[in-house]
Amino acid sequence: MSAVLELDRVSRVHGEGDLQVHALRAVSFAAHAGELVAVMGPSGSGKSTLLTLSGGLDTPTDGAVRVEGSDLGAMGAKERARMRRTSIGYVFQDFNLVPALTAVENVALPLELDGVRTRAARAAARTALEEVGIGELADRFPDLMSGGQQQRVAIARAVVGERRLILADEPTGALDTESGEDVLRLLRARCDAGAAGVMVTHEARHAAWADRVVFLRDGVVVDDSGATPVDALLDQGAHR
Ligand SMILES: Nc1ncnc2c1ncn2[C@@H]1O[C@H](COP(=O)(O)OP(=O)(O)OP(=O)(O)O)[C@@H](O)[C@H]1O
Repeated sequence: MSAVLELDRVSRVHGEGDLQVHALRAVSFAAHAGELVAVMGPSGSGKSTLLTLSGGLDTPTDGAVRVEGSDLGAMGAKERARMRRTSIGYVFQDFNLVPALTAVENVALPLELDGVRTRAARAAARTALEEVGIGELADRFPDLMSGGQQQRVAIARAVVGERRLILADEPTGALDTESGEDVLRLLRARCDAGAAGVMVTHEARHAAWADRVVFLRDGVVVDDSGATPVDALLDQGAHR
């Protein structure tokens, strides 16, 4: 298995002097093609920081983040932005769709920003929307869709153009149980199709969709192997 995402002793310190916060301390872990990794931990443990660093939205104070073998820190801003558009899909808790654009326009946006011609970008976006089961809503604006439908649009946008790394920050947070399960099923399917996924979640039953769980506490990976199999997590729960 090849690592799509690698964090090599990554640290992130916010602020200076007495106000310093160590959001992550020398965290190492990898996500491989075909794998969905759940990240769990208490509030403030560094989960969102891990995700934003993995997506090149923030840069580490120390250590390296590699996506498909390329060190994000060694890239210029333009190159990193391009990497984000072509290789990395980000799914946010609150969807982050552009309200003035229809579903298909939202999904096509990263491709068009990357120079793909409008017609080809829209065609790829329609296919992505069909894959997530809402092809018939392609021309609808986000505010006329349910939360679950909007999150499907966000997932289509995250995976369009064959992106290999999908990062999801509590992607089911704003959804009812059924829509949340649908979203997890979609993420799982994309990973089964060859993407690597990293998903922050608070809920063990959502983590059960992952292949393994990385636990963070105070910016440190608690299980040093970073490889707690989900079954073991559930077994422990069963014995409680
Ligand atoms: N821009 C920032 N400036 C200062 N401190 C920050 C900043 N971003 C995060 N932190 C701090 O870094 C630590 C880790 O934050 P992070 O948001 O990664 O945690 P989290 O596990 O995602 O928390 P939650 O579950 O509440 O979202 C926290 O102590 C937080 O207050």
